[in-house]
Amino acid sequence: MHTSLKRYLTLLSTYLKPQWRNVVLLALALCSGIGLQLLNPQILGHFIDTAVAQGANTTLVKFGLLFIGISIAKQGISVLSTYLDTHVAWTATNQLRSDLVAHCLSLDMHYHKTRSAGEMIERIDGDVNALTNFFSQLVLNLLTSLILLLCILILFFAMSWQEGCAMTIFSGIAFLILMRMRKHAIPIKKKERQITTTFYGFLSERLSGTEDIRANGANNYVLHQFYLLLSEWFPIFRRSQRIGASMGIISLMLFVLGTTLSLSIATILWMQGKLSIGTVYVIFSYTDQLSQPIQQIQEQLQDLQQAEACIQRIEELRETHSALKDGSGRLEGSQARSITFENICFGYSEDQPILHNLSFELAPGHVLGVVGHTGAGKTTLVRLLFRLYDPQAGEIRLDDVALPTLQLRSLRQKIGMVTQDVQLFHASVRDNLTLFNPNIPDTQILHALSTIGLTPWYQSLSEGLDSLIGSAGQGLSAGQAQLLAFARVFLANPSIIILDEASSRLDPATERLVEHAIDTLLQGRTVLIIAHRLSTIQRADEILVLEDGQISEYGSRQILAQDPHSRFHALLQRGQETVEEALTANNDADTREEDKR
Ligand SMILES: Nc1ncnc2c1ncn2[C@@H]1O[C@H](COP(=O)(O)OP(=O)(O)OP(=O)(O)O)[C@@H](O)[C@H]1O
Repeated sequence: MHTSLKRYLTLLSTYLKPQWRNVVLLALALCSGIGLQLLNPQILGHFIDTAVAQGANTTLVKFGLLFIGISIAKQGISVLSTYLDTHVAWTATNQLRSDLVAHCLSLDMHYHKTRSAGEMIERIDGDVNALTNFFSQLVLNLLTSLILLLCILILFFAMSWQEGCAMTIFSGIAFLILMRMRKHAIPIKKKERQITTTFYGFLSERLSGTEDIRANGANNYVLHQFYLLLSEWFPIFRRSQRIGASMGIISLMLFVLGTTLSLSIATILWMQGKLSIGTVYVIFSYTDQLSQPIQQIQEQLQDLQQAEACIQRIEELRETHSALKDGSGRLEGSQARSITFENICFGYSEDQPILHNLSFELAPGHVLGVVGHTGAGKTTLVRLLFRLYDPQAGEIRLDDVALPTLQLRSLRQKIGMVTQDVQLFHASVRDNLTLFNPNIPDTQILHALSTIGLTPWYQSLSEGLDSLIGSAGQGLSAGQAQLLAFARVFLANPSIIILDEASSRLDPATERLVEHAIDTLLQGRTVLIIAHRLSTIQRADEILVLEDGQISEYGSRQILAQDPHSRFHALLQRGQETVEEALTANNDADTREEDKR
């Protein structure tokens, strides 16, 4: 079978099968609609013939009532088919959208990092939106338009073979002319879609960066870019509108010509006494109806081409699989666990290694402070522990169980993380804390808030846990956002905690709260702290100094702190507040030493 056809059928059967009853009903509604549409002109034809022949009034009234009844029924069927049409299309596309979102979430970070958010939205929503038409109208409408066209031509032949031949030839020519015109219009429509996508992308990016744009006085630059985009859009829009209008006029003229031809033949046949005046009216009415299936068929054929491109892209996405194979093992209980990194080598691309032969072991319940310059590989190390990537060599184990043997879901549930960049959603405080898990009772949430020291903040909320948090945590200070993230992790009760400490400075009161929250959170858990302040490092049992993806020092904090030859000792001696400043001071001192030598 032709591959595109196979693809269409697979997609249609996957998403239409579950709602086959509605599909059958829709097909029946469309066919009945066609039947009624063709029946009414016949009734009017008989009405005219009876009236001309001065037939009985009761017969005329009967025809009239029948005509009205059919018109009403036709409207009812049209409402029903529109409802079914929309229902079928949205059910199918929503299911496809959910499947794609679930699939994308299962893909590894390599996939996500090489694609922009805009591209993903376009893939999940844009392509699926374009398919809405495919699911409901395209196939059924194409079929019904073909049936309608065929029926009209058969009825023409039934009334007169001359009319039948003329209208069949006219339909063929009209179809070809319309197809050719549409082909001309497609490139400009594509260009228009491209420029609108760029424009809205530009707009959303600038609107989300309003604060930075204003603060840096970049308003004029943004307005200039805005103007440039609009001035690019305008001529394309004008051309597209011009082509659209000319297409409308040409197709109108085409069908006027068709009607003239049809009526001329019918008039000649009437004058020869071969047709009644009623039949001439029926011919006129069918000629008028002819434009509908012809225009629809060529529109649907073009849509099919567009749908083909979308289906191809959707299939491509569905055929992309995560490089991470899920395991089957589960981690039970929330006790602290040991972490082992054994000879880990990793690079985001094979030719650019980031971590080199990293080995260390952290006992259950111990706290490891990881320090290193920006870009040393600290975050990368954490990503490996979460199994967002797999190392190219070596093995990571939790309680001596290798990560790839564990279910990803189970592994990630056991690790809680608080990053510098707290992700808060435009949702209630409750949903932000439970991450939309309705099974967590409010008492547990309130307990978490009180443990983290957020009770006074909670009491200040007018609607308690139902209070809304602005998008991206608007209305909260950096410290409050961090504390909420602590409470979130506390509720999840993980075995391991990763703390990527915020480098920004907090006010002393919030700082005290954060310190208290950290103390509470770390109890009875294995912890990995990416420390930016030397004060935080004082919590660590062990210290790992990372330099260019290699461990330059690893050991007990107390021993390293007392060893005058250790790098950690030197860091502490610098008297700086942050790790970065101390590391830089250390490096500067090393360089001066070397220069002296
Ligand atoms: N997704 C990625 N794709 C490619 N390279 C990356 C990616 N993320 C990080 N890197 C590179 O890996 C190296 C280590 O980055 P990483 O973020 O682990 O450093 P870090 O020590 O956590 O730095 P920071 O303290 O600034 O967060 C850097 O050279 C960085 O450019």
